[in-house]
Amino acid sequence: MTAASGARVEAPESAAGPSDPIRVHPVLPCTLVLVGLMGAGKSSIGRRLAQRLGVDFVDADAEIEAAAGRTIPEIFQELGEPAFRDGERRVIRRLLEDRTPHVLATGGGAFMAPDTREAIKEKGLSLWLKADLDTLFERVARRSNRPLLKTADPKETLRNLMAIRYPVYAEADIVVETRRVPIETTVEKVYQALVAHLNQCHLNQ
Ligand SMILES: Nc1ncnc2c1ncn2[C@@H]1O[C@H](COP(=O)(O)OP(=O)(O)OP(=O)(O)O)[C@@H](O)[C@H]1O
Ligand SMILES: O=C(O)C1=C[C@@H](O)[C@@H](O)[C@H](O)C1
Ligand SMILES: [Mg+2]
Repeated sequence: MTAASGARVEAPESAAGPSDPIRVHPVLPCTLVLVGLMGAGKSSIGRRLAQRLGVDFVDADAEIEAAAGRTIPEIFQELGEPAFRDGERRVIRRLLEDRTPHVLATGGGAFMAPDTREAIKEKGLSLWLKADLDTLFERVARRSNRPLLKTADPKETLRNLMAIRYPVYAEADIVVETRRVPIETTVEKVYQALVAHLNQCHLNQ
């Protein structure tokens, strides 16, 4: 989506004095949609970024779980991956159409579905959190809630997914490389990339 930029100036909560900080943050012209592989940080970065921008955070995976009344592993096991993908497509379209601009963390496979990708391009601003294989593997190894990685060699599975998905994730409007650094460092990097992008749109108008 073509973005118009603006800045919201927030007065401090207490009575403003000469030394009170004035916080200025960009106004999201549309929903910021985070894409990327499992472990890229869409959920953990997205939540913190939304707080910083003063907008809602929505996690598509959590919305699908709530709608299905099941966890993602249960959906995959009991209903199958096609049913999960169908729910994912519907949930993301609904969020893009019905909710005011917010930060939306998608599941790792969402941007791979052509119609979801089209909807995101039309109604949102997409940002790919790009990470290398070792960083991703280190992060996903901490939890076992990702059905696609329940394979004999999850690192090889991730490598294969990277080969298939990275050329598609590269269609995102903004790309931010994330490495093994503290989460807040990545949040700052994403925030700065977003501001630069919105300023660029503004200059091009
Ligand atoms: N710099 C960093 N950026 C992002 N995540 C980090 C960073 N450092 C550590 N982490 C950790 O890596 C994990 C990232 O997982 P997260 O669930 O946010 O990824 P995701 O992209 O939402 O994955 P999924 O597609 O499976 O939902 C979290 O446990 C987070 O605490
Ligand atoms: O990369 C994927 O296809 C997935 C990522 C997760 O966020 C979940 O959406 C689910 O486990 C599938
Ligand atoms: Mg997530």
